[in-house]
Amino acid sequence: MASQESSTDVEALYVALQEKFQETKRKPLYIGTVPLEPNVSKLFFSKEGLTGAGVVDFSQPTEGQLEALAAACQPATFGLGQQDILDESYRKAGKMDAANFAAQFTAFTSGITDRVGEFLLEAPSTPQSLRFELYKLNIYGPGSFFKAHVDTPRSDKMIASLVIVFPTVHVGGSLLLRHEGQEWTFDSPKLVYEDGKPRVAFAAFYSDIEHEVTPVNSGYRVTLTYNIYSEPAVSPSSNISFGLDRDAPLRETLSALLQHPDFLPDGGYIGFGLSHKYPVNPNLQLSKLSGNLKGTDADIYRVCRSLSLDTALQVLYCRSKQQKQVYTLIDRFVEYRAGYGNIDTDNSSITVSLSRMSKGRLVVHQDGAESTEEEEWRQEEYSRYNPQLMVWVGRSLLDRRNALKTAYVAHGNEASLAYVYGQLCLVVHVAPFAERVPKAQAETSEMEPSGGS
Ligand SMILES: O=C(O)CCC(=O)C(=O)O
Ligand SMILES: [Fe+2]
Repeated sequence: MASQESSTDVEALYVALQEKFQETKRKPLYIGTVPLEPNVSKLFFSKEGLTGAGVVDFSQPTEGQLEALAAACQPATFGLGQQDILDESYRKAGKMDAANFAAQFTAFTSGITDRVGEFLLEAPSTPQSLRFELYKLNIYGPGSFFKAHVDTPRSDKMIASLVIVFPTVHVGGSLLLRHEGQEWTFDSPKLVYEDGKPRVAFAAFYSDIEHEVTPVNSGYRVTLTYNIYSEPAVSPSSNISFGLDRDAPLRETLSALLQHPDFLPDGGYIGFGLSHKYPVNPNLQLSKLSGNLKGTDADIYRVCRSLSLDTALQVLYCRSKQQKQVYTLIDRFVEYRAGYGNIDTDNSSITVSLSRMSKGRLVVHQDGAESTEEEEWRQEEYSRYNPQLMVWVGRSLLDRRNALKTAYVAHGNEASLAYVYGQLCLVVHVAPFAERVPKAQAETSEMEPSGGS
């Protein structure tokens, strides 16, 4: 029964890996406040097309100053695809472009960008540097709001947004943020007078975090928004390290699993579902993106690389929502057109022809659950292609948040339109047990006879 014992073991280690993966998830947002000093409390503005300047002094803003600012603004639009849309049932607020105002208080001089930078760069997948760009001023008067949305990335390099809220008395107008079933509140109306003195409240969050501004019931809420871009660092030493080994729990569990003889004994893959959304498109360079992973996703990448594992972003191609089909792993997004290979409407044959034309790897998902009769038949049918096993960690294998959907003409009894999904995920190639552990053991035993150096 020894083998049964050890297989329970490997199952427990696998469950532990899933748990550590969940536990080490980083918060995708950062909230704080800084005092507003009286020497930097003024905002100067002019109405588009006019020359006269107005002023709001946030150390003691008057109703009249705020009304004048609101009157100088235009209705705020929001991005939808490539367009800017005005729809006051979705977003009701005033906006002013950066060309028409100057604030004495900025995210740069107040230290906010430094603190947000520490948060975003705490543990990047590879060294990065950030660029903050002042985007707009917004004013939310009584009845204003912004319904749930994600910010439209202004380029592939945009990774996060920063909102700063000036101190003004208002009721309502909190920012709610949601990600993977969790919700956080940026209670800016309260934070701006937290200790009785005026403070500027700020929230930074990754671009794919859904957020909404609840209706303002009274008063005015004035904000500046910044877009945050990430680029590979020129000098790696510009990254901040906190000296905390935050990776340890995940690294140790993963390492224990790999050292277990019953874990993928003949080798295979571990796929990690990504927590964040990325700008997937057919031309995306996966190797470049791996340096730009956000928060938790960067953690996984770093942990796998620290164990010298063969780790890369890959695209998992699948045809339907069925769990136990044959998938294809490819190192890029591929263009798929009807007429390649011998395609029929069968669920898996498309992945077979995809793997042939693109030098992909056929994989089957090993989830421990019993197979249905149909699934067994399918496994039998595809065993001649020698697919490799893949275990999966994190967000569902069938999650489509980072997927590209391609239509193709399938030839069954009749030609019909079918779809194939290419989903971005982080993949670790696992060598057969005989190649992965004895190597480590050999290194130790070789050292033994020397009796310590
Ligand atoms: O004002 C806020 O708190 C958020 C504003 C926002 O979501 C946006 O401008 O896209
Ligand atoms: Fe937004």
